[in-house]
Amino acid sequence: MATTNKEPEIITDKNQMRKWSRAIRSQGMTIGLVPTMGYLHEGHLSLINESHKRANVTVVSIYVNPGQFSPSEDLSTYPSDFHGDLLKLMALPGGVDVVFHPRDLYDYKTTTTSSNVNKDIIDEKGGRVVSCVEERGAGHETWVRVEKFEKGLCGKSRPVFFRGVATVVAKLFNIVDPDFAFFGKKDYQQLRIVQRMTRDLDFAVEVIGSEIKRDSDGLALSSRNVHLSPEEREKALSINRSLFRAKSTIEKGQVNCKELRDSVIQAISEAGGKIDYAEIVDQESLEAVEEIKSPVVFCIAAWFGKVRLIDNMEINV
Ligand SMILES: Nc1ncnc2c1ncn2[C@@H]1O[C@H](COP(=O)(O)OP(=O)(O)OP(=O)(O)O)[C@@H](O)[C@H]1O
Ligand SMILES: CC(C)(CO)[C@@H](O)C(=O)[O-]
Ligand code: BAL
Repeated sequence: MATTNKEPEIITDKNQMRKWSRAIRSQGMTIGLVPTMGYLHEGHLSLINESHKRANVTVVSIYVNPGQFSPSEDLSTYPSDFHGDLLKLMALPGGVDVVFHPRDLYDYKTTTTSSNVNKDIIDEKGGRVVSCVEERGAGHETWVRVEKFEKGLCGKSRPVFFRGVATVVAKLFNIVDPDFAFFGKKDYQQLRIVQRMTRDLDFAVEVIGSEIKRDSDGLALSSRNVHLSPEEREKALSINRSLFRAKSTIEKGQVNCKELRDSVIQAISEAGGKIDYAEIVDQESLEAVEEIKSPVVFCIAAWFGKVRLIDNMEINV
């Protein structure tokens, strides 16, 4: 277990990463992996702390995955600050052992290119959708899809998103070969998708979900928060406030999901947010429920200006 502040080893090459993992494993040590897209905040650091509790060594990956962005999304403006991330990791008690920072996980060092447009992915308007990987013609053709879980919630407005997440997480699992992997519950659907993929494809990895970290005013920490103006940030508080209100209404006996959703949609819209979805779903199956009888999660995605935020609240009745 890491105990002192230390400078992590930075590995950019996947073969070197694999070599490092094999050497660690041959010494009988366990590996915890925290996959991130960088621009680290306390939410990420809490996942690292969870890894310290369980694993002998911790690897943080920092990689903004083009496979989960469609060309119309915010890949080019996704915030990054690799140097700042390293400073945060070094200031963290226990630090991390390795930062895996690959340049391009879809570069196979071949000259083969292909226009492998995946014709299966159709967006809500009936248009064909590709990710930034296919747009670059990188020749990558293999995608992991968790078919039911990827459809609802974020999958509706981001049709290539979960296919890209499942694929890059599978790649990271194959390269890093961790015993444990840590994901935040802020990205609830993502967590369930990774857990299902891990089960279905027999990865020998224990996938652990970690609680949502919030700012002192309740806003869920997110790298994209940096793009909010102060006014937009204030408006965005309507998300967490309405979720907390819904939770207490449910605890007082409200079970009707339509009424709960309507009131949250109204509060966020009145604050100036544009709702993408507000759904109450079963915690395990992610299927929408009409009446609350078992553990649910209330999931929200909404736009404030150009920033799309997500948040959710588990409600255990
Ligand atoms: N507030 C948070 N609390 C706990 N975990 C979090 C939080 N925010 C992100 N994570 C987790 O950190 C991991 C890496 O997420 P990522 O790097 O995409 O950061 P992010 O803040 O979610 O970015 P964004 O929301 O802008 O996409 C994911 O497992 C994610 O769920
Ligand atoms: C899991 C992940 C690192 C895959 O790119 C990303 O979706 C994220 O940061 O949540
Ligand atoms: N944390 C989710 C990564 C994304 O929005 O692409």
